[in-house]
Amino acid sequence: MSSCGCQSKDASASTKIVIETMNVLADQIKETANAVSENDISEMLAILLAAKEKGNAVFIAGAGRSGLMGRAFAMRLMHMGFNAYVVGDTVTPAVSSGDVLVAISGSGNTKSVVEIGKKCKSIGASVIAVTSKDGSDLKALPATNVILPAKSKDDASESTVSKTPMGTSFEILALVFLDSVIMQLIDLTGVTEDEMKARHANTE
Ligand SMILES: O=C([C@H](O)CO)[C@H](O)[C@H](O)COP(=O)(O)O
Repeated sequence: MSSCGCQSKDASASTKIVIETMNVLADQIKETANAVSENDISEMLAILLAAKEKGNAVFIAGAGRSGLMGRAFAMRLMHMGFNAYVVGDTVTPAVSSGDVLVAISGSGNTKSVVEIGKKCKSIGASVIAVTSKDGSDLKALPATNVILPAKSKDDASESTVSKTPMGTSFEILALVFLDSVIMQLIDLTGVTEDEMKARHANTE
């Protein structure tokens, strides 16, 4: 132990562990990618494409790190010309019937996200739930469910610290999955990178 109470490891061992961990994460992404249902993905793509065509809004909800991954997705949707909003932002408008909610929650049981899902459903919006849990509250909503079978914060163990604490595995997978959806939407709509770049904030 060092004076800070941390376990000391030599610099080169630590460096190797960081590289190994990146490989562990890359392997997890590959394994999960092959386990995601093609039907669910195809339904999600169809709902999003229909929203763009009809000019319906796409709202993104998620708490904490799952919400951050959702923000990255919302930004790319906006670059593509979708009316995309993040639930809870000051300038986010009202949800209307026909709009779409993409709810992201690894545990599927985060109360705020489940309540937003219920509210959007009661308004007549379509709900797409991106979660890791097959029997969660979010999954119980009448929604299109995309299950990313990865460790979420509810799978955290009291006795062990895994390489991916709490919901890290799910959150990274959610980002890779959502960016992969964007890449396919780009392909299907033919939007160009120049068009996307023109919509990017010019006040940064
Ligand atoms: O921020 C998070 C936490 O650090 C777990 O890794 C989660 O993303 C947040 O708590 C929301 O959880 P889920 O709804 O289960 O994704």
